Amino acid sequence: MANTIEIENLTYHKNYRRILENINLQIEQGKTVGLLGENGAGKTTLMRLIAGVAKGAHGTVKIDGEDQVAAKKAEVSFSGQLDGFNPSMRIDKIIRFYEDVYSDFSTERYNQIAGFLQIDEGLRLSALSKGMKEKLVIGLTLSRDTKVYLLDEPFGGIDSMSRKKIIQSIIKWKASDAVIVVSDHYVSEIASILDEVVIIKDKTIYTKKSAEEIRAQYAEGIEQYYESIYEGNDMDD
Ligand SMILES: Nc1ncnc2c1ncn2[C@@H]1O[C@H](COP(=O)(O)OP(=O)(O)OP(=O)(O)O)[C@@H](O)[C@H]1O
Repeated sequence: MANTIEIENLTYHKNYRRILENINLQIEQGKTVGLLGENGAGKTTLMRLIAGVAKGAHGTVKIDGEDQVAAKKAEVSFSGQLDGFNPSMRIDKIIRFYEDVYSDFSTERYNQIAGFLQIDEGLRLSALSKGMKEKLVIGLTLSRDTKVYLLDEPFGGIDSMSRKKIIQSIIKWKASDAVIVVSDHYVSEIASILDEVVIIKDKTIYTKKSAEEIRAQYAEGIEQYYESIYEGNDMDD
């Protein structure tokens, strides 16, 4: 199967600090990947580099064989893109903005997801609760037609029913050949939908393993594996 994401020898500094070092990572077409790591590990930075939002790194990030920024922007739908919106903006205006800027944005798909997640379009961004905002981010991100979807900590501070709904929407609206990368610092929410687990530690990719392999090796699954790495009891060591 072809690699949709190919990262080679990627190193990134910010304000003279090394944030990520010598990242090498290949993600095959169609995979759902958990990008795990503690606070400050570099998950958001890696997603920004994959999406072509952060610049100035050494090394290459290719999406479907292309390493031009324009190709990345066209083929990567990144949840962090909502960060730039003015809080006083109404949701319906943000949706119009997505329709104008992204030719691959499907209003029909957005309406389906918004109905499923019960997103209210009449409100301003600043009036949304944390959970409502996460749902909006998911709706907008999944409504583009791209090869890669990057969801940066989509479960931050939201209730368990909403988490379940978000996971259902990821399963329901993921195209079979698309790659989805979901980042988090803990894993219990998303473990069941993952094909692969990538862990960032000490500024680099500490490990990449198939979820199946982890489940075969660890009785309590991905959560136990992840914790063992941070506690230093990885069975591979
Ligand atoms: N604009 C910036 N300037 C300087 N340092 C930065 C900047 N953005 C991020 N960093 C640093 O880069 C490192 C990685 O941050 P990043 O946000 O990518 O981590 P993360 O794994 O997403 O963390 P979290 O789980 O807390 O969201 C951190 O040490 C952070 O302090």
